[in-house]
Amino acid sequence: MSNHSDESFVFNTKTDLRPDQKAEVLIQALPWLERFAGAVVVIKFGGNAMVDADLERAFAEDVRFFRYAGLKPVVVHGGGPQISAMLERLEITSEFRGGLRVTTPETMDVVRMVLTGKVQRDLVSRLNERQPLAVGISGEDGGLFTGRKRQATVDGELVDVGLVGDVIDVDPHAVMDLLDAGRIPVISTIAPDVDSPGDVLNVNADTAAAALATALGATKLIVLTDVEGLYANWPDKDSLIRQIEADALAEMLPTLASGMVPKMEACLRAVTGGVPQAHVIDGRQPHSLLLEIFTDEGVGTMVLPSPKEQS
Ligand SMILES: Nc1ncnc2c1ncn2[C@@H]1O[C@H](COP(=O)(O)OP(=O)(O)O)[C@@H](O)[C@H]1O
Ligand SMILES: CC(=O)N[C@@H](CCC(=O)OP(=O)(O)O)C(=O)O
Repeated sequence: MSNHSDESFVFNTKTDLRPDQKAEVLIQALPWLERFAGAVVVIKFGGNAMVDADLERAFAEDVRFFRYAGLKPVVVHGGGPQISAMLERLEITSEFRGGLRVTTPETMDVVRMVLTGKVQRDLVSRLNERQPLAVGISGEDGGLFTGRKRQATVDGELVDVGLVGDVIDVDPHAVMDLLDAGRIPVISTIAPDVDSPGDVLNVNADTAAAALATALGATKLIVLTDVEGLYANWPDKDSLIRQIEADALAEMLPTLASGMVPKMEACLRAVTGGVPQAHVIDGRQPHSLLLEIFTDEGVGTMVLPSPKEQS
């Protein structure tokens, strides 16, 4: 941490802070460094933060910071906007139903190419700018995910959305091997279809991140998005929820609009599956990840298990 001539160093030494204030900022991180040493943290990266180069750079710095601070970050990436852009370029029409992309075999080819061939590659390169720590894998690699076709819920009715899956099983060994080797795994959410060998399914990245966090026994799931967190009365900006327990969230889920549904379902699934904390934070704010882990205030919305699950 002594390379003060390095301009991309995460703490900008050219700020107006006095030395005692700089020391205060650094020392505030100590209890969190002690608490999270060795902790597996699953981070879902997607939304607006992913299509802005500066935000992506700040995200990569935070993840590398975690790694050097002794945490074990695992990145699960989305890429909905990038998939939509490629489908448009190829003049393939695509629609969402109940928050899930209707996925034909032709669309599935594009989803797989964009997620594992473009979005994951870009993220791995960004994370590896200084040290070759990141390794990209897909849910297809090493038996990581097993998927099964699922339907979407629209107006209370179940509807077919094609080759869209849910993760029904996770074999985390490939990810654990990478973590044991000091690597940063970067995961695309494609899953082999258990009922149709050779075929693959398109899995929503929030959903897959929750399944992986549970299987890894992660200390935290952190989902980055393009709002500050969960609002009780969206879009009333005064109604941001700082902390919510699983039971209250389960009650609130049916009232949420589509974008937030997979995210909050993912948080609920993680905390009821044994992950002690799940967070939805603002990916538009540079270094929001760092602030969530290493400051006393935290950011965004924190989801906790209900008391009965904690005991
Ligand atoms: N209760 C709510 N609290 C916060 N955001 C909400 C809520 N209900 C709906 N939303 C919408 O959900 C969006 C986030 O979902 P989405 O666009 O799918 O995110 P991402 O691209 O990060 O995966 C927000 O931008 C907001 O428009
Ligand atoms: C089934 C389904 O909808 N899959 C998503 C997978 C990518 C994703 O989840 O990306 P974001 O996290 O950026 O939204 C899709 O095709 O867009």
